[in-house]
Amino acid sequence: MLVSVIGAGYVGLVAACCLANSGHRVKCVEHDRSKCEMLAGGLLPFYEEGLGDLLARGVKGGKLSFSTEIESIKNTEIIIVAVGTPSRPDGKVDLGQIFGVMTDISELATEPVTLIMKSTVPPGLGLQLQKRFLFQKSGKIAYVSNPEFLREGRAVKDWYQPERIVVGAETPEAVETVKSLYSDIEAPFCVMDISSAEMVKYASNAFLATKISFINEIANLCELVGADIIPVARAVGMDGRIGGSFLQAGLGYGGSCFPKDTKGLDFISTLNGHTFNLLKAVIEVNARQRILAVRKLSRLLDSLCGKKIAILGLSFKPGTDDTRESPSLDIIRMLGDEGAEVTAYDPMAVLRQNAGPLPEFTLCGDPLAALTSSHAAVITTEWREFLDMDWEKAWKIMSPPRVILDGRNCLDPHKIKSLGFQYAGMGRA
Ligand SMILES: NC(=O)c1ccc[n+]([C@@H]2O[C@H](COP(=O)([O-])OP(=O)(O)OC[C@H]3O[C@@H](n4cnc5c(N)ncnc54)[C@H](O)[C@@H]3O)[C@@H](O)[C@H]2O)c1
Ligand SMILES: O=c1ccn([C@@H]2O[C@H](COP(=O)(O)OP(=O)(O)O[C@H]3O[C@H](CO)[C@@H](O)[C@H](O)[C@H]3O)[C@@H](O)[C@H]2O)c(=O)[nH]1
Repeated sequence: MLVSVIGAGYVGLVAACCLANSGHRVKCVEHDRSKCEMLAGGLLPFYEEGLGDLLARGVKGGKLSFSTEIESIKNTEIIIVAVGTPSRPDGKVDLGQIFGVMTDISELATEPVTLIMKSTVPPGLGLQLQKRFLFQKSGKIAYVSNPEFLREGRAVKDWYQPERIVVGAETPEAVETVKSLYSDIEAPFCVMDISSAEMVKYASNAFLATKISFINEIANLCELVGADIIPVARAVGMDGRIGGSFLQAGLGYGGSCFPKDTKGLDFISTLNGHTFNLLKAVIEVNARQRILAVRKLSRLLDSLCGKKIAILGLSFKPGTDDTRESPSLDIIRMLGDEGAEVTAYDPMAVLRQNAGPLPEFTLCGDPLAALTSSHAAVITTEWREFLDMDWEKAWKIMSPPRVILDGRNCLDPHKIKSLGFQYAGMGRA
Protein backbone atom coordinates (compact mmCIF):
# COMPACT_ATOMS: atom_id res chain seq x y z
CA MET A 1 0.00 0.00 0.00
CA LEU A 2 1.07 3.61 -0.47
CA VAL A 3 1.24 5.20 2.95
CA SER A 4 2.23 8.63 4.24
CA VAL A 5 3.21 9.19 7.84
CA ILE A 6 3.14 12.71 9.28
CA GLY A 7 5.65 13.29 12.11
CA ALA A 8 8.92 11.38 12.51
CA GLY A 9 9.08 11.17 16.29
CA TYR A 10 9.22 7.91 18.22
CA VAL A 11 5.83 6.77 17.00
CA GLY A 12 5.86 8.11 13.44
CA LEU A 13 9.36 6.93 12.65
CA VAL A 14 8.81 3.46 14.07
CA ALA A 15 5.56 3.21 12.07
CA ALA A 16 7.25 4.44 8.88
CA CYS A 17 10.29 2.14 9.16
CA CYS A 18 8.29 -0.94 10.16
CA LEU A 19 5.64 -0.44 7.46
CA ALA A 20 8.38 -0.02 4.83
CA ASN A 21 10.03 -3.16 6.19
CA SER A 22 6.70 -4.95 5.77
CA GLY A 23 6.70 -4.07 2.06
CA HIS A 24 4.56 -0.89 1.96
CA ARG A 25 5.79 2.23 0.16
CA VAL A 26 6.08 4.91 2.81
CA LYS A 27 6.53 8.66 2.50
CA CYS A 28 7.29 10.26 5.85
CA VAL A 29 6.69 13.99 6.33
CA GLU A 30 8.71 15.69 9.05
CA HIS A 31 8.72 19.47 9.19
CA ASP A 32 11.93 19.72 11.22
CA ARG A 33 14.40 20.19 8.38
CA SER A 34 17.55 18.98 10.16
CA LYS A 35 15.78 15.87 11.43
CA CYS A 36 14.41 15.21 7.96
CA GLU A 37 17.86 15.53 6.35
CA MET A 38 19.36 13.10 8.85
CA LEU A 39 16.60 10.59 8.19
CA ALA A 40 16.86 10.91 4.42
CA GLY A 41 20.56 10.10 4.84
CA GLY A 42 19.63 6.95 6.78
CA LEU A 43 20.64 8.33 10.21
CA LEU A 44 18.46 8.14 13.34
CA PRO A 45 17.85 11.39 15.26
CA PHE A 46 17.37 9.41 18.52
CA TYR A 47 18.33 5.98 19.80
CA GLU A 48 15.84 3.14 19.48
CA GLU A 49 16.98 -0.47 19.40
CA GLY A 50 16.68 -2.13 15.99
CA LEU A 51 15.31 0.99 14.29
CA GLY A 52 18.59 2.08 12.65
CA ASP A 53 18.79 -1.08 10.54
CA LEU A 54 15.18 -0.78 9.39
CA LEU A 55 15.69 2.88 8.48
CA ALA A 56 18.85 2.22 6.49
CA ARG A 57 17.24 -0.75 4.70
CA GLY A 58 14.06 1.19 3.91
CA VAL A 59 15.89 4.22 2.51
CA LYS A 60 18.39 2.12 0.53
CA GLY A 61 15.69 -0.15 -0.87
CA GLY A 62 13.61 2.84 -2.00
CA LYS A 63 10.58 1.82 0.11
CA LEU A 64 10.99 4.70 2.53
CA SER A 65 11.44 8.38 1.76
CA PHE A 66 11.42 11.57 3.82
CA SER A 67 10.26 15.05 2.99
CA THR A 68 9.53 18.33 4.73
CA GLU A 69 6.80 19.00 2.16
CA ILE A 70 3.29 18.16 3.35
CA GLU A 71 2.19 18.04 -0.31
CA SER A 72 3.67 14.55 -0.45
CA ILE A 73 0.54 13.24 1.29
CA LYS A 74 -1.29 13.65 -2.03
CA ASN A 75 -2.23 10.43 -3.81
CA THR A 76 -1.51 8.10 -0.89
CA GLU A 77 -4.06 5.49 0.18
CA ILE A 78 -3.39 5.91 3.88
CA ILE A 79 -2.32 8.92 5.93
CA ILE A 80 -1.00 8.17 9.42
CA VAL A 81 -0.88 11.10 11.84
CA ALA A 82 1.82 10.75 14.51
CA VAL A 83 2.56 14.30 15.60
CA GLY A 84 3.08 15.29 19.23
CA THR A 85 0.27 15.99 21.70
CA PRO A 86 2.27 17.51 24.58
CA SER A 87 0.92 18.78 27.88
CA ARG A 88 0.20 22.43 28.53
CA PRO A 89 1.26 23.75 31.96
CA ASP A 90 -2.37 23.36 33.20
CA GLY A 91 -2.42 19.71 32.12
CA LYS A 92 -4.63 20.27 29.07
CA VAL A 93 -3.55 18.41 25.96
CA ASP A 94 -1.94 20.83 23.51
CA LEU A 95 -3.60 20.03 20.19
CA GLY A 96 -1.76 22.64 18.13
CA GLN A 97 0.19 20.07 16.08
CA ILE A 98 -2.98 18.03 15.45
CA PHE A 99 -4.96 21.06 14.26
CA GLY A 100 -2.08 22.11 11.99
CA VAL A 101 -1.93 18.71 10.35
CA MET A 102 -5.72 18.43 10.01
CA THR A 103 -5.80 21.79 8.19
CA ASP A 104 -3.19 20.48 5.74
CA ILE A 105 -5.02 17.18 5.25
CA SER A 106 -8.34 18.88 4.62
CA GLU A 107 -6.70 21.02 1.92
CA LEU A 108 -4.37 18.52 0.32
CA ALA A 109 -5.59 14.96 0.71
CA THR A 110 -6.79 13.35 -2.47
CA GLU A 111 -9.73 11.10 -1.86
CA PRO A 112 -10.52 8.37 -1.19
CA VAL A 113 -8.10 8.03 1.70
CA THR A 114 -8.03 6.47 5.15
CA LEU A 115 -6.75 8.83 7.85
CA ILE A 116 -5.29 6.89 10.76
CA MET A 117 -4.86 8.89 13.96
CA LYS A 118 -1.97 7.34 15.93
CA SER A 119 -1.28 10.35 18.14
CA THR A 120 -2.84 10.14 21.60
CA VAL A 121 -5.84 12.48 21.51
CA PRO A 122 -8.65 13.15 24.02
CA PRO A 123 -11.72 10.90 23.75
CA GLY A 124 -14.25 12.63 21.56
CA LEU A 125 -11.69 14.57 19.54
CA GLY A 126 -11.89 12.34 16.46
CA LEU A 127 -15.57 13.13 16.00
CA GLN A 128 -14.87 16.84 16.46
CA LEU A 129 -11.99 16.77 13.97
CA GLN A 130 -14.23 15.18 11.36
CA LYS A 131 -16.87 17.90 11.81
CA ARG A 132 -14.39 20.75 11.96
CA PHE A 133 -11.90 19.79 9.23
CA LEU A 134 -13.33 17.07 7.05
CA PHE A 135 -16.98 18.11 6.59
CA GLN A 136 -16.46 19.08 2.93
CA LYS A 137 -14.99 15.68 2.19
CA SER A 138 -17.40 13.68 4.27
CA GLY A 139 -17.60 10.09 3.11
CA LYS A 140 -14.36 10.41 1.16
CA ILE A 141 -11.86 10.56 4.00
CA ALA A 142 -12.37 7.67 6.39
CA TYR A 143 -11.22 8.70 9.86
CA VAL A 144 -9.83 5.91 12.06
CA SER A 145 -8.51 6.02 15.61
CA ASN A 146 -5.66 3.53 16.00
CA PRO A 147 -3.82 4.38 19.22
CA GLU A 148 -0.25 3.23 19.63
CA PHE A 149 0.97 1.27 22.66
CA LEU A 150 4.68 0.88 21.91
CA ARG A 151 7.25 1.45 24.62
CA GLU A 152 10.45 3.37 24.01
CA GLY A 153 13.46 1.07 24.10
CA ARG A 154 11.48 -1.84 22.67
CA ALA A 155 9.40 -0.04 20.10
CA VAL A 156 10.21 -2.25 17.10
CA LYS A 157 9.44 -5.42 19.07
CA ASP A 158 6.21 -3.86 20.32
CA TRP A 159 5.27 -2.89 16.76
CA TYR A 160 5.57 -6.44 15.48
CA GLN A 161 4.25 -8.16 18.62
CA PRO A 162 1.51 -5.91 20.02
CA GLU A 163 -0.83 -7.40 22.57
CA ARG A 164 -3.77 -5.97 20.63
CA ILE A 165 -4.51 -3.59 17.79
CA VAL A 166 -7.24 -1.12 18.68
CA VAL A 167 -9.29 0.26 15.80
CA GLY A 168 -11.99 2.87 16.22
CA ALA A 169 -13.86 3.32 12.95
CA GLU A 170 -17.26 4.12 11.48
CA THR A 171 -17.32 1.71 8.54
CA PRO A 172 -16.34 -1.94 7.96
CA GLU A 173 -14.33 -0.80 4.92
CA ALA A 174 -12.12 1.42 7.07
CA VAL A 175 -11.53 -1.48 9.48
CA GLU A 176 -10.57 -3.74 6.57
CA THR A 177 -8.08 -1.15 5.29
CA VAL A 178 -6.36 -1.06 8.68
CA LYS A 179 -6.33 -4.87 8.79
CA SER A 180 -4.63 -5.03 5.37
CA LEU A 181 -2.05 -2.49 6.49
CA TYR A 182 -1.12 -4.74 9.43
CA SER A 183 -1.63 -8.05 7.63
CA ASP A 184 1.78 -9.39 8.69
CA ILE A 185 1.19 -8.70 12.40
CA GLU A 186 -0.42 -11.39 14.51
CA ALA A 187 -2.54 -9.77 17.19
CA PRO A 188 -6.20 -9.59 18.17
CA PHE A 189 -8.06 -6.67 16.62
CA CYS A 190 -10.31 -4.77 19.03
CA VAL A 191 -12.80 -2.93 16.84
CA MET A 192 -15.00 -0.24 18.37
CA ASP A 193 -16.26 3.31 17.84
CA ILE A 194 -13.77 6.17 17.53
CA SER A 195 -14.26 7.75 20.99
CA SER A 196 -13.93 4.38 22.73
CA ALA A 197 -10.67 3.65 20.90
CA GLU A 198 -9.36 7.04 22.03
CA MET A 199 -10.37 6.20 25.60
CA VAL A 200 -8.56 2.82 25.53
CA LYS A 201 -5.22 4.63 25.19
CA TYR A 202 -5.80 6.97 28.16
CA ALA A 203 -7.30 4.21 30.30
CA SER A 204 -4.33 1.91 29.62
CA ASN A 205 -1.71 4.51 30.51
CA ALA A 206 -3.68 5.69 33.55
CA PHE A 207 -4.05 2.12 34.79
CA LEU A 208 -0.34 1.36 34.42
CA ALA A 209 0.50 4.64 36.17
CA THR A 210 -1.93 3.66 38.93
CA LYS A 211 -0.11 0.36 39.45
CA ILE A 212 3.18 2.23 39.83
CA SER A 213 1.82 4.82 42.27
CA PHE A 214 0.03 2.09 44.23
CA ILE A 215 3.19 0.04 44.67
CA ASN A 216 5.11 3.19 45.59
CA GLU A 217 2.60 3.91 48.36
CA ILE A 218 2.96 0.32 49.62
CA ALA A 219 6.75 0.80 49.48
CA ASN A 220 6.49 3.97 51.56
CA LEU A 221 4.40 2.09 54.09
CA CYS A 222 6.89 -0.82 54.08
CA GLU A 223 9.59 1.57 55.30
CA LEU A 224 7.38 2.72 58.17
CA VAL A 225 6.36 -0.74 59.38
CA GLY A 226 9.69 -2.48 58.80
CA ALA A 227 8.82 -4.51 55.69
CA ASP A 228 10.64 -4.97 52.36
CA ILE A 229 8.84 -4.04 49.13
CA ILE A 230 10.84 -6.48 46.99
CA PRO A 231 9.35 -9.76 48.32
CA VAL A 232 6.03 -7.98 48.92
CA ALA A 233 5.67 -6.84 45.30
CA ARG A 234 6.87 -10.19 43.96
CA ALA A 235 4.31 -12.15 45.97
CA VAL A 236 1.47 -9.71 45.29
CA GLY A 237 2.21 -9.85 41.54
CA MET A 238 2.08 -13.65 41.53
CA ASP A 239 -1.68 -13.39 41.83
CA GLY A 240 -2.74 -13.70 38.21
CA ARG A 241 -5.56 -11.23 38.78
CA ILE A 242 -2.99 -8.57 39.70
CA GLY A 243 -0.01 -9.47 37.48
CA GLY A 244 3.65 -8.91 38.26
CA SER A 245 4.47 -6.15 35.80
CA PHE A 246 4.56 -2.46 36.67
CA LEU A 247 5.02 -3.19 40.35
CA GLN A 248 8.58 -1.90 40.55
CA ALA A 249 8.72 0.65 43.34
CA GLY A 250 11.13 3.55 43.14
CA LEU A 251 11.24 7.14 42.00
CA GLY A 252 7.99 6.88 40.06
CA TYR A 253 7.15 7.17 36.41
CA GLY A 254 8.61 9.61 33.91
CA GLY A 255 8.78 9.74 30.14
CA SER A 256 6.88 11.43 27.37
CA CYS A 257 3.60 9.61 28.00
CA PHE A 258 2.52 8.67 31.54
CA PRO A 259 2.98 12.15 33.08
CA LYS A 260 1.25 13.97 30.22
CA ASP A 261 -1.48 11.40 29.66
CA THR A 262 -2.45 11.13 33.34
CA LYS A 263 -2.60 14.92 33.62
CA GLY A 264 -4.44 15.08 30.29
CA LEU A 265 -7.06 12.57 31.42
CA ASP A 266 -7.51 14.43 34.69
CA PHE A 267 -8.11 17.65 32.74
CA ILE A 268 -10.54 15.90 30.39
CA SER A 269 -12.42 14.53 33.41
CA THR A 270 -12.72 17.96 35.02
CA LEU A 271 -13.83 19.46 31.71
CA ASN A 272 -16.61 16.89 31.56
CA GLY A 273 -17.75 17.57 35.12
CA HIS A 274 -16.18 14.44 36.62
CA THR A 275 -13.73 14.53 39.52
CA PHE A 276 -11.33 11.64 38.96
CA ASN A 277 -10.02 11.44 42.52
CA LEU A 278 -8.12 8.20 42.04
CA LEU A 279 -6.18 9.63 39.11
CA LYS A 280 -5.44 12.85 41.02
CA ALA A 281 -3.91 10.73 43.79
CA VAL A 282 -1.82 8.76 41.27
CA ILE A 283 -0.37 12.01 39.91
CA GLU A 284 0.27 13.41 43.38
CA VAL A 285 1.96 10.23 44.64
CA ASN A 286 4.21 10.23 41.59
CA ALA A 287 5.31 13.82 42.17
CA ARG A 288 5.87 13.15 45.89
CA GLN A 289 8.07 10.12 45.23
CA ARG A 290 10.85 12.34 43.88
CA ILE A 291 10.56 14.69 46.86
CA LEU A 292 10.70 11.74 49.27
CA ALA A 293 13.98 10.62 47.70
CA VAL A 294 15.52 14.05 48.21
CA ARG A 295 14.26 14.18 51.82
CA LYS A 296 15.69 10.74 52.48
CA LEU A 297 19.08 11.79 51.12
CA SER A 298 18.99 14.95 53.19
CA ARG A 299 18.38 12.88 56.34
CA LEU A 300 21.18 10.45 55.50
CA LEU A 301 23.65 13.28 54.90
CA ASP A 302 22.37 15.50 57.78
CA SER A 303 22.03 18.33 55.29
CA LEU A 304 22.39 18.67 51.53
CA CYS A 305 23.99 22.11 51.62
CA GLY A 306 27.59 21.95 50.38
CA LYS A 307 27.41 18.20 49.70
CA LYS A 308 28.55 16.69 46.43
CA ILE A 309 26.00 14.30 44.96
CA ALA A 310 26.44 12.02 41.94
CA ILE A 311 23.35 11.21 39.89
CA LEU A 312 23.61 7.96 37.96
CA GLY A 313 21.00 8.01 35.19
CA LEU A 314 19.37 10.84 33.24
CA SER A 315 17.06 9.04 30.81
CA PHE A 316 13.57 8.31 32.15
CA LYS A 317 14.24 4.55 31.96
CA PRO A 318 16.99 2.28 30.60
CA GLY A 319 17.13 1.51 26.89
CA THR A 320 16.30 5.03 25.71
CA ASP A 321 18.15 8.32 25.32
CA ASP A 322 14.93 10.23 26.11
CA THR A 323 14.99 12.49 29.19
CA ARG A 324 11.45 13.90 28.90
CA GLU A 325 9.89 14.12 32.41
CA SER A 326 12.81 12.13 33.79
CA PRO A 327 12.69 11.93 37.62
CA SER A 328 16.45 12.56 37.69
CA LEU A 329 16.10 16.08 36.26
CA ASP A 330 13.59 17.01 38.97
CA ILE A 331 15.81 15.50 41.66
CA ILE A 332 18.87 17.40 40.37
CA ARG A 333 16.83 20.63 40.46
CA MET A 334 15.74 20.01 44.07
CA LEU A 335 19.29 19.09 45.16
CA GLY A 336 20.61 22.29 43.60
CA ASP A 337 17.95 24.31 45.42
CA GLU A 338 19.19 22.78 48.70
CA GLY A 339 22.75 23.92 47.98
CA ALA A 340 24.21 20.59 46.82
CA GLU A 341 26.72 20.35 44.00
CA VAL A 342 25.59 17.80 41.42
CA THR A 343 27.53 15.68 38.95
CA ALA A 344 25.72 13.26 36.63
CA TYR A 345 26.38 10.45 34.23
CA ASP A 346 24.19 8.49 31.81
CA PRO A 347 25.40 5.99 29.19
CA MET A 348 22.94 7.13 26.55
CA ALA A 349 20.78 10.13 27.48
CA VAL A 350 20.73 13.07 25.12
CA LEU A 351 19.70 16.37 26.71
CA ARG A 352 17.35 17.78 24.09
CA GLN A 353 15.25 20.93 24.24
CA ASN A 354 12.02 18.92 24.35
CA ALA A 355 12.84 17.92 27.96
CA GLY A 356 12.43 21.55 29.04
CA PRO A 357 14.90 23.84 30.83
CA LEU A 358 17.84 21.98 32.33
CA PRO A 359 18.84 22.26 35.98
CA GLU A 360 22.47 23.05 36.79
CA PHE A 361 24.90 20.12 37.03
CA THR A 362 28.22 18.84 35.70
CA LEU A 363 27.80 16.17 33.05
CA CYS A 364 30.52 13.51 33.27
CA GLY A 365 31.76 11.06 30.65
CA ASP A 366 31.85 8.02 32.94
CA PRO A 367 30.29 6.98 36.25
CA LEU A 368 33.55 7.05 38.22
CA ALA A 369 34.19 10.64 37.16
CA ALA A 370 30.74 11.57 38.48
CA LEU A 371 31.38 9.70 41.74
CA THR A 372 34.84 11.18 42.43
CA SER A 373 34.80 12.89 45.85
CA SER A 374 30.99 12.73 46.02
CA HIS A 375 29.37 12.20 49.44
CA ALA A 376 26.46 10.29 47.99
CA ALA A 377 25.21 8.72 44.78
CA VAL A 378 21.61 8.35 43.64
CA ILE A 379 20.72 5.62 41.16
CA THR A 380 17.97 7.25 39.16
CA THR A 381 17.90 4.90 36.13
CA GLU A 382 18.53 1.17 36.42
CA TRP A 383 21.09 0.89 33.60
CA ARG A 384 22.91 -2.48 33.50
CA GLU A 385 26.19 -0.53 33.62
CA PHE A 386 25.43 0.61 37.18
CA LEU A 387 24.68 -2.92 38.32
CA ASP A 388 27.94 -4.24 36.85
CA MET A 389 30.29 -1.40 37.73
CA ASP A 390 33.27 -1.65 40.07
CA TRP A 391 31.65 -0.49 43.32
CA GLU A 392 34.84 -1.28 45.28
CA LYS A 393 36.68 1.30 43.20
CA ALA A 394 33.73 3.67 43.64
CA TRP A 395 34.08 3.38 47.44
CA LYS A 396 37.74 4.41 47.21
CA ILE A 397 37.08 7.56 45.17
CA MET A 398 33.99 8.76 47.06
CA SER A 399 34.07 10.87 50.22
CA PRO A 400 32.53 9.85 53.57
CA PRO A 401 29.79 9.09 54.46
CA ARG A 402 29.49 7.33 51.04
CA VAL A 403 25.72 7.02 50.84
CA ILE A 404 24.11 5.08 47.99
CA LEU A 405 20.43 5.90 47.47
CA ASP A 406 19.16 3.22 45.13
CA GLY A 407 16.14 4.97 43.63
CA ARG A 408 15.30 1.95 41.46
CA ASN A 409 16.06 -0.88 43.92
CA CYS A 410 18.38 -2.39 41.35
CA LEU A 411 21.59 -2.98 43.32
CA ASP A 412 22.32 -5.86 45.67
CA PRO A 413 22.10 -4.18 49.12
CA HIS A 414 24.19 -6.88 50.82
CA LYS A 415 27.05 -6.46 48.37
CA ILE A 416 26.94 -2.66 48.55
CA LYS A 417 26.81 -2.63 52.37
CA SER A 418 29.62 -5.21 52.62
CA LEU A 419 31.88 -2.77 50.76
CA GLY A 420 31.30 -0.18 53.49
CA PHE A 421 28.65 2.01 51.85
CA GLN A 422 25.55 3.27 53.63
CA TYR A 423 22.78 1.82 51.44
CA ALA A 424 19.16 2.96 51.21
CA GLY A 425 16.58 1.72 48.74
CA MET A 426 12.95 2.68 48.20
CA GLY A 427 10.55 0.80 50.48
CA ARG A 428 13.23 -1.39 52.00
CA ALA A 429 13.29 -1.11 55.77
N1 LIG B 1 6.76 8.21 22.54
C1 LIG B 1 6.07 7.13 22.76
O1 LIG B 1 6.58 6.14 23.29
C2 LIG B 1 4.61 7.07 22.39
C3 LIG B 1 3.96 5.82 22.43
C4 LIG B 1 2.61 5.76 22.09
C5 LIG B 1 1.91 6.91 21.73
N2 LIG B 1 2.57 8.11 21.69
C6 LIG B 1 1.82 9.27 21.22
O2 LIG B 1 2.15 9.46 19.85
C7 LIG B 1 2.24 10.86 19.53
C8 LIG B 1 3.64 11.18 19.03
O3 LIG B 1 4.56 10.94 20.07
P1 LIG B 1 6.14 11.03 19.81
O4 LIG B 1 6.80 10.67 21.08
O5 LIG B 1 6.47 10.30 18.58
O6 LIG B 1 6.26 12.60 19.57
P2 LIG B 1 7.53 13.44 19.13
O7 LIG B 1 7.33 14.80 19.68
O8 LIG B 1 8.77 12.67 19.41
O9 LIG B 1 7.38 13.50 17.52
C9 LIG B 1 6.43 14.24 16.84
C10 LIG B 1 7.07 14.69 15.51
O10 LIG B 1 6.10 15.29 14.68
C11 LIG B 1 6.71 16.39 13.99
N3 LIG B 1 5.64 17.28 13.51
C12 LIG B 1 4.79 18.05 14.23
N4 LIG B 1 3.94 18.71 13.42
C13 LIG B 1 4.25 18.34 12.15
C14 LIG B 1 3.72 18.69 10.88
N5 LIG B 1 2.72 19.55 10.75
N6 LIG B 1 4.30 18.13 9.79
C15 LIG B 1 5.33 17.27 9.90
N7 LIG B 1 5.87 16.90 11.10
C16 LIG B 1 5.34 17.44 12.19
C17 LIG B 1 7.62 16.97 15.04
O11 LIG B 1 8.63 17.78 14.45
C18 LIG B 1 8.18 15.72 15.71
O12 LIG B 1 9.36 15.26 15.07
C19 LIG B 1 1.84 11.58 20.81
O13 LIG B 1 0.47 11.83 20.78
C20 LIG B 1 2.17 10.58 21.91
O14 LIG B 1 1.38 10.78 23.07
C21 LIG B 1 3.90 8.21 22.00
O1 LIG C 1 7.09 -1.07 37.54
C1 LIG C 1 7.40 -0.01 36.97
C2 LIG C 1 7.34 0.16 35.56
C3 LIG C 1 7.70 1.40 35.03
N1 LIG C 1 8.11 2.41 35.83
C4 LIG C 1 8.44 3.73 35.24
O2 LIG C 1 7.38 4.12 34.38
C5 LIG C 1 7.86 4.93 33.32
C6 LIG C 1 7.31 4.46 31.99
O3 LIG C 1 7.82 3.20 31.65
P1 LIG C 1 7.37 2.38 30.34
O4 LIG C 1 5.93 2.16 30.39
O5 LIG C 1 8.24 1.20 30.22
O6 LIG C 1 7.81 3.42 29.21
P2 LIG C 1 7.15 4.23 28.03
O7 LIG C 1 8.06 4.04 26.86
O8 LIG C 1 6.85 5.59 28.52
O9 LIG C 1 5.77 3.47 27.63
C7 LIG C 1 4.50 3.83 28.18
O10 LIG C 1 3.95 4.94 27.51
C8 LIG C 1 3.77 4.75 26.08
C9 LIG C 1 3.26 6.05 25.49
O11 LIG C 1 1.90 6.23 25.68
C10 LIG C 1 2.80 3.60 25.85
O12 LIG C 1 2.63 3.41 24.46
C11 LIG C 1 3.34 2.33 26.51
O13 LIG C 1 2.41 1.28 26.35
C12 LIG C 1 3.57 2.63 27.99
O14 LIG C 1 4.15 1.49 28.63
C13 LIG C 1 9.39 4.87 33.42
O15 LIG C 1 9.85 6.06 34.02
C14 LIG C 1 9.67 3.69 34.33
O16 LIG C 1 10.85 3.86 35.09
C15 LIG C 1 8.17 2.25 37.21
O17 LIG C 1 8.51 3.16 37.96
N2 LIG C 1 7.80 1.03 37.74
